[in-house]
Amino acid sequence: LTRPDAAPSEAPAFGFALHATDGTARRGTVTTAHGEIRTPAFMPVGTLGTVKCLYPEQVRATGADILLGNTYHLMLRPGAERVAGQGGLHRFMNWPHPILTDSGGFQVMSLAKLRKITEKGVTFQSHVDGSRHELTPERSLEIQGLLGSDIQMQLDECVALPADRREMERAMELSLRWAARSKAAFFGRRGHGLFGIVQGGDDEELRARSAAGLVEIGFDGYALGGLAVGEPQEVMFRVIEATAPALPADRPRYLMGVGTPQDILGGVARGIDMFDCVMPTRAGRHGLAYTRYGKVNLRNARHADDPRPLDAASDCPAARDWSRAYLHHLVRTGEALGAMLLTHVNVAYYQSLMAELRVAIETGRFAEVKAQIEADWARGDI
Ligand SMILES: CNc1nc2cc3nc(NC)[nH]c3cc2c(=O)[nH]1
Repeated sequence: LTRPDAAPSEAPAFGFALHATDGTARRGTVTTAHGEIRTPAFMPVGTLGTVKCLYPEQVRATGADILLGNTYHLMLRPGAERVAGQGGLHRFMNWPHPILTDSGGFQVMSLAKLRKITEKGVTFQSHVDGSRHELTPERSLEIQGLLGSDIQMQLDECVALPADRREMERAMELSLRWAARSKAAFFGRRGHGLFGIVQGGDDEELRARSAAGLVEIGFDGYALGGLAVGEPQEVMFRVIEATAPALPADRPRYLMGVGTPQDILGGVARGIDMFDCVMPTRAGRHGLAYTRYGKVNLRNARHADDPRPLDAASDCPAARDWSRAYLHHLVRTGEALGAMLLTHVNVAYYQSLMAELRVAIETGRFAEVKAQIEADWARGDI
């Protein structure tokens, strides 16, 4: 198979430019073969090659510059070689903008059966049909290359917290060895980047060793893994504060799997550039709306006769052009349009939050914008 969707030779080189800082908050741009990513950025999750319930153009219209695809899911269905045969994931899902794919390890541990981790990689049984598979640092990158993603992640091992130090140390050191193998195996087509993943649990010394090891190998960007795995928010923030300064300022920093709007605001304040989370899309399918004034559970009977839209000032039609009474009706009856509209509301809200933070950093008003956002959340939806 020729490499699908091999970026044309004139594709821009992968890069990151820092435009402004405000305290430890950063405003930048990541350049990839499929376009630019304005940071701080939120990546909607498109697990099986779709951001569930939304058309790609709707996702784009919310302001999203990049989507996330899951290697574990796509390697099982429809298969990496099949996606490559269709011209790669961008063509397959009709999303011509940047795509980041994860490396599969995290989802193997959370979804697959009979997982076995060895020095070589991880073997597992598919949660779909029980078929046996192996992921190694090399095979994970081969799959991500077949999918044609612009940003590829190393294979790593994430431990759930709390964990004892020996376990965190073992997984961090294995992940570092896999980082070196990933770097050696990465065929960096022009405009495509490889990110290393910092591990080390909630132990600052292990985190520092992991970050230093990755920087020595050298990556196009650095992710903070091993967080949003059940630890309290203050533990996550403490780990970010200990880790971010150990990473090069001229490379993107990606906090994996995060998070609530509050987590993201705190992450941006501490120097994180990229985020991904299933929350806005998953919550939308369960009747939960994210708005400027906090969460609104449209299953709640208090909305049954409320003619107001979720947010009359929103530029997202789903938040502006339908009543809460109607949304409540759709959610209660399980109508597909309910999931579609609330997913749209939530993805649009997350993107509007990122846009507001990008402007705040550019204009040196991050602290006051952060305070205003937090005050609006505290006011609650009335
Ligand atoms: C692909 N590797 C990788 N993915 C992750 C995804 C996550 N998603 C969450 N919370 C939803 N934490 C995560 C940690 C990792 C992690 O440590 N490594």
